[in-house]
Amino acid sequence: MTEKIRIAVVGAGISGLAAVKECVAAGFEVEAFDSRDEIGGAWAYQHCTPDATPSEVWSSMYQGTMLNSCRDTSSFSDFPLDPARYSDYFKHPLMLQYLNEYADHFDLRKHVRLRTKVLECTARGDGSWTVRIQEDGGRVQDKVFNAVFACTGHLSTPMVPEFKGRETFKGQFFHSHCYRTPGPFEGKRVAIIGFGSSAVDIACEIAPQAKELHMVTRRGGWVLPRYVLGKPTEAWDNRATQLWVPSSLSQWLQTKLLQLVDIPPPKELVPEHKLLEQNPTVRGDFTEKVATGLIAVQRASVDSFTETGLALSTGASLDVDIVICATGYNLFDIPYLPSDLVRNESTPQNAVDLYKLLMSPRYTNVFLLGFAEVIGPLPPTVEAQARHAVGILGGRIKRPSQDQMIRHIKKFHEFQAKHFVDSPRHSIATHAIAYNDDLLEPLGAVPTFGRLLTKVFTSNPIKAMKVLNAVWFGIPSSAQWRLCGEGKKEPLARATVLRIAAEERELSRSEREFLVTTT
Ligand SMILES: NC(=O)C1=CN([C@@H]2O[C@H](COP(=O)(O)OP(=O)(O)OC[C@H]3O[C@@H](n4cnc5c(N)ncnc54)[C@H](OP(=O)(O)O)[C@@H]3O)[C@@H](O)[C@H]2O)C=CC1
Ligand SMILES: CCCCCC(C)=O
Repeated sequence: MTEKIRIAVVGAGISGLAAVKECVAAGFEVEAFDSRDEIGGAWAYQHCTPDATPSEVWSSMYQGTMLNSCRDTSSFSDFPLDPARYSDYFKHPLMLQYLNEYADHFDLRKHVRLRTKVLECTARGDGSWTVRIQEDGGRVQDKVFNAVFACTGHLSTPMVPEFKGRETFKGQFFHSHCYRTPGPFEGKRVAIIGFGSSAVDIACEIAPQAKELHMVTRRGGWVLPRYVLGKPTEAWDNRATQLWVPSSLSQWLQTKLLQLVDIPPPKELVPEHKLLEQNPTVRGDFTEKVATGLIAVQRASVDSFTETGLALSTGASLDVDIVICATGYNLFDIPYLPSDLVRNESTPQNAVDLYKLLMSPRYTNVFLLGFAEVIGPLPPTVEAQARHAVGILGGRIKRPSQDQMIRHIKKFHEFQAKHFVDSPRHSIATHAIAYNDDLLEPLGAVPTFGRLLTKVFTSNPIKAMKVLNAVWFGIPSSAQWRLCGEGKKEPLARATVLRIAAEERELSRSEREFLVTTT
């Protein structure tokens, strides 16, 4: 009898749960470890105050966090979000609820060891790994696994730039990682450094109560609303526009559309880069708050801190009581993995040394899940990563040679240089549909035009045409990656794709029936 493949999964958030589920489905033996006492990872809200010690804060979720991607794109591919219970976009406690429902539906909890921290993973030379774990801060134990899935995300270690004179500032200074509610900022003069989703969200939350709210951005950027012409914004960026239309043309058209429906941003915000050359920032009320003067924007770098605030590269100075540093995270800090796994001395700046953002060419059988900034939601992407990794371990996908990986990585760096702003936060950036397709094509699981068209001639043609239309021209729902190939769940996926296209307000009867029978 052949021995089962044994997998260690580190983390039980979105990526970890998807990994456990795919490993179990492939017949692997899997043990997941999470240092917290509940599943959900970053989505399990943790209360803290701005003066908390950042290393003791594991979730950056603030009370007002709302999904940036919409319900119909953000579910796992075989576990649809019910419109009757989840609105188009929803707040973080519902995402945690969904993850719990996912864990229960696929019976994942029995594979997860909570309150168990992974201290170190060491390659054993034969492709297997020793995983050192610690239970409840006590007993330390070494366990051997055939492979490690690292699923701890990239939002744990706040990145605080070294600002000149920061120690001289007499006011309050903290990183957005420790922001939770707007209350403490009432009547205060606040400056926020950075222009990502955290900065823009926090600015919109604080601005109505603050005495002054300044944003300092060195590059400006695009801010998308959640809805465009009555539809979730992602409906305007479908499979056809992402794969068929040259990105320069689709982004030009999307920019025109945005300009048509939104208030024009002030010149301080207009960036040099195109709409989707940055990780999207989503906030519908931002431009209005800028236009009505609730938020003031400075296009500048921070030259230095002063006793009373900030001296900017434009020569202007800001006197404030509080500075919030919303400058993102150190993406490369994964303390339990070898320090040269993600990058080494020869890796170009603002890039990673990972094949398909998933595997190292220098370490075998370690897979990084959720280590991608896709223009789109994370759940379908981590699932595709898990399916690819499982495919490699199970022998269904040919393992690439080290040379092949290195060549692929080099090409990927060229792709990133062409399509994304050159900055640390874009070192793991990629395009969602093309990336997911690339991972799933070896399993035959990409809903290509040809595959879906074939169904028109081999099954109910009207239904098949509707599916084809929904997948290629409708909102890019995740069920599309369960229509074909290895791991397909066609009846459920078809029902989900059609229900979403019909904009039904609850799961269809077929979906509910298929969900009872599929795990
Ligand atoms: N609602 C949601 O779903 C939310 C999702 N998120 C996600 O969390 C992740 C982290 O987001 P966020 O915390 O905003 O971090 P990001 O890394 O996305 O953004 C960091 C910002 O700080 C700027 N910055 C970095 N270094 C400096 C510096 N030295 N001086 C000035 N500016 C600097 C960056 O500018 P530059 O571009 O020039 O490097 C960028 O504007 C993202 O994936 C985001 O999508 C965050 C909040 C809400
Ligand atoms: C205006 C349409 C832009 C769409 C871009 C995304 C990612 O949703």
